[in-house]
Amino acid sequence: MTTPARDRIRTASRLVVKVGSSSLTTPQGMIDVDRVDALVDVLAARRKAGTQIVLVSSGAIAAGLGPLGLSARPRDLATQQAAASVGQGVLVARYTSSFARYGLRVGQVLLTADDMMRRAHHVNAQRTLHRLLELDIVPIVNENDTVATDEIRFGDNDRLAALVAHLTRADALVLLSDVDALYDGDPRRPGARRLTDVRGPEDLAEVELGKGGAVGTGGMVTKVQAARIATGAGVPVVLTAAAHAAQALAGADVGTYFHPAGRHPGTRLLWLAHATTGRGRLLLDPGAVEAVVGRRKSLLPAGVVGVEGDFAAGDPVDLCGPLGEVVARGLVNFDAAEIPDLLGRSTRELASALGPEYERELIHRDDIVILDTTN
Ligand SMILES: Nc1ncnc2c1ncn2[C@@H]1O[C@H](COP(=O)(O)OP(=O)(O)O)[C@@H](O)[C@H]1O
Ligand SMILES: N[C@@H](CCC(=O)OP(=O)(O)O)C(=O)O
Repeated sequence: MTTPARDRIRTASRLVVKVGSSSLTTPQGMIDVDRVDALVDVLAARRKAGTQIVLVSSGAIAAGLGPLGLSARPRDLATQQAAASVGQGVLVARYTSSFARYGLRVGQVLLTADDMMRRAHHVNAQRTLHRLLELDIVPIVNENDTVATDEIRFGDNDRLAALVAHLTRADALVLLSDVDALYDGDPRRPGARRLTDVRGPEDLAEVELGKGGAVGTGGMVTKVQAARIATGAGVPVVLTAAAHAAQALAGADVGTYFHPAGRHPGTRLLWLAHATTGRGRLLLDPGAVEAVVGRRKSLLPAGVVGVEGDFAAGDPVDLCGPLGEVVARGLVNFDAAEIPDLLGRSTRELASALGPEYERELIHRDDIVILDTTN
């Protein structure tokens, strides 16, 4: 049975489907061929019915364990990256032959959080994904694990999938895991209750979000964060087990449905808010907070009283109020080392003292996203 809300999934013309490591690999660190094929059966059928599909697939690290003779997911980043390097090739080879059973081609797209934040790269990724879809290819997206560093890593693919859903203007996001729904607590606990619908944060107030399994990373925390990002951008989300993919895509009452809430904010700013962490901090006086947050103005040097961190022009930095609270994030126009000389001075004064290239804002208002600090 479908519900009117879930009809948005049944009728979607573009879907982003994310599948977690635990649904693709065996405990021995090998690709589970049968489960990959079963997922591809469902996606190919939907593709053949005319829906464009973007697959965000985890599993590179998990699939690299067996070939590298590792018995468990490594803790250190370098070995994780080595495992991802081996496993990603194996994974995509498997998808290539699995989709080929249906005459469908796949294209590998590896993204980093850092790349995606920079406008030129971000626009480029968007263009590539759209072109792949126009060419009737199924893009298979993963984080570019081999180059991501700890600070800029998503780590899990849940939030990456939400941002890809937004970037590609998908009609819905489907998160497939090894658990059939979001429960109000650990699903192995007797009496744990399935949430069928989440309409807003109030529905999650009593829910205990636990850790993931041995190979997954984010657990339910990152899935709920992903759902928040997507629904806040107007994209509905269904979370269920990979084994229920067919029913979920058909709009059946499986898993947990997160109802869309917001409107589409500017794509790049969504990345800035959710895909990045500040490389440094600018401390604003109360007038600057009011101008930036209240009146959505650019940040000028005159309203900044301090600078922390070592960042370069173009990096994301956190904008902090007088109590140190982060109120916004923006892409800064100057290197950290240049800023102390600019603080508290008007742009006109700076232009006459230092030259016309200094007559510009510290951060342009189009490059600022206000952060919701209420939750
Ligand atoms: N409240 C909850 N509801 C459902 N599952 C939960 C909850 N808390 C923790 N989990 C666990 O989260 C796991 C899924 O997360 P994870 O292992 O990161 O999956 P994936 O690899 O699919 O991303 C499930 O196996 C489940 O045991
Ligand atoms: N990019 C990583 C994702 C890591 C991961 O475990 O993610 P997930 O299974 O979605 O929690 C990989 O491919 O191994």
